[in-house]
Amino acid sequence: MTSPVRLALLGCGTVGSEVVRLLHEQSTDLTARIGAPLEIVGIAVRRLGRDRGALPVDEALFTTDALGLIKRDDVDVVIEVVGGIEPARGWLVEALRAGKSVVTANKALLAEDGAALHDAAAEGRADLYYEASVAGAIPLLRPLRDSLHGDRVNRVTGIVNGTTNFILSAMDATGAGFAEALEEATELGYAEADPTADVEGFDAAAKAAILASLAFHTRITAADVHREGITEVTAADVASAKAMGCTIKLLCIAARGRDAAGSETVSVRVHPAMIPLTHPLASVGDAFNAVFVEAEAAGQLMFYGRGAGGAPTASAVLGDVVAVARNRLAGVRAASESAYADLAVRPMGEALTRYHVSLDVADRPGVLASVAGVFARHDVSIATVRQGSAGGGRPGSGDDAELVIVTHMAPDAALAATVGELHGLDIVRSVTSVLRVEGEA
Ligand SMILES: NC(=O)C1=CN([C@@H]2O[C@H](COP(=O)(O)OP(=O)(O)OC[C@H]3O[C@@H](n4cnc5c(N)ncnc54)[C@H](OP(=O)(O)O)[C@@H]3O)[C@@H](O)[C@H]2O)C=CC1
Ligand SMILES: N[C@@H](CC=O)C(=O)O
Repeated sequence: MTSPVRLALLGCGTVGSEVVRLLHEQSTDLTARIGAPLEIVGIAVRRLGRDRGALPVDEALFTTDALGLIKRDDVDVVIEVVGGIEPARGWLVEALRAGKSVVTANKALLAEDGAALHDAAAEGRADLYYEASVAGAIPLLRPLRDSLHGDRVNRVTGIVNGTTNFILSAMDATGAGFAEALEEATELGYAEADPTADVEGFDAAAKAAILASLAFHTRITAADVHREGITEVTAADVASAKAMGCTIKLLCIAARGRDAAGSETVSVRVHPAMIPLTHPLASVGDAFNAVFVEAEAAGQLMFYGRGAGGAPTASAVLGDVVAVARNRLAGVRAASESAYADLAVRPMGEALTRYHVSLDVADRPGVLASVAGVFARHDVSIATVRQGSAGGGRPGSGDDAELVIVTHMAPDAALAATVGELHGLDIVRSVTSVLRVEGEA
């Protein structure tokens, strides 16, 4: 019998405990697939003696000394499902430099300082796999890294955060406000006790950085990603989107472009956007994720599935464990990622989109002309205007009216300047919302 591939598991929470369960349940099949058994030799956690359900593992394997575990001679593969930047970065750099294969789900670390991990992997000639870091169970990173390697990816558009997709889908289905939908997401266990990373877009921005780096063979960090969350999306925005035949999604968009000198650039952004119901991402509901990839020769590809949760994420972790275990037995490591392109990041101000702008204005003659004049001054062309009564006032009386303006494509900076000037107009009582509109209606 071939000697076992020995695993150190760092973290035994939502994902880690499912990794333990799957390793146990699938052990016979995994051994047959790899050609050697997998053996957990230690599990690092923050607190010992915590109730972890009926985990099929010896209690004596648990330790709070993660670094000590990593350094042991009998560890071949380190699986990191703890999360956060430190101490995870130090652990993984140590493991990779020592030639140990690493499998991680840590998107925050990869997006903040993936370069440190890749450099350590090259130094130690070790494997670094991280399929679970983006879109949970969905096989996405390896298709980008391997299957699409002969093609040129031009754009990636995705819904990569399950919690926010659940919230926006609930707002769309029931007309609920953001706070109410967040409460439901928390009750169902989708949102964490502190949902900031999800609802403010940090989680999606980290995933966008990882996707853009792989798709365009360049190094993008979370700091390069323009980020907006969904906390400002209102029930009125959702209703307005419906009236336009659209729905609102938190999108991650990474695209190639060119600067004024003709040099290739990349733009990466995460923000809520209205998309037409005919768009492939519009029907992605609940806590599901989906990523739409546009490549030169392959055309349009769509990846869909469960992007969060213990078991789906553990499935992706296990897939990576099998790959690195096979590599070790064959005495090879995966080819290094090709981050040769060094593309400049295009400023958000140059991003071109359409906009949906809602205004609460005084309902009196000339208001439309004044508002339209502001858009014209900033070279933002108006596509449609809809006027309704905001407070039940009499038309033409000077009471409040609601104006909803949808623009043609315009640069983000021009729209920001337009909104800035609208705020200062005395007939504009408030700019109630500004949302981007993506995809052709
Ligand atoms: N949950 C999900 O749906 C998904 C998660 N991920 C990523 O997977 C990783 C893990 O997430 P998740 O399982 O949800 O997180 P949890 O918070 O459920 O689990 C974290 C685990 O790490 C342990 N831990 C924390 N700090 C330390 C430390 N200093 N030393 C040793 N162990 C420590 C905790 O120990 P203790 O049990 O003692 O508290 C716990 O077992 C993260 O990077 C996350 O972003 C990726 C995709 C989806
Ligand atoms: N909090 C994340 C979990 C997976 O990455 C989400 O909601 O998608």
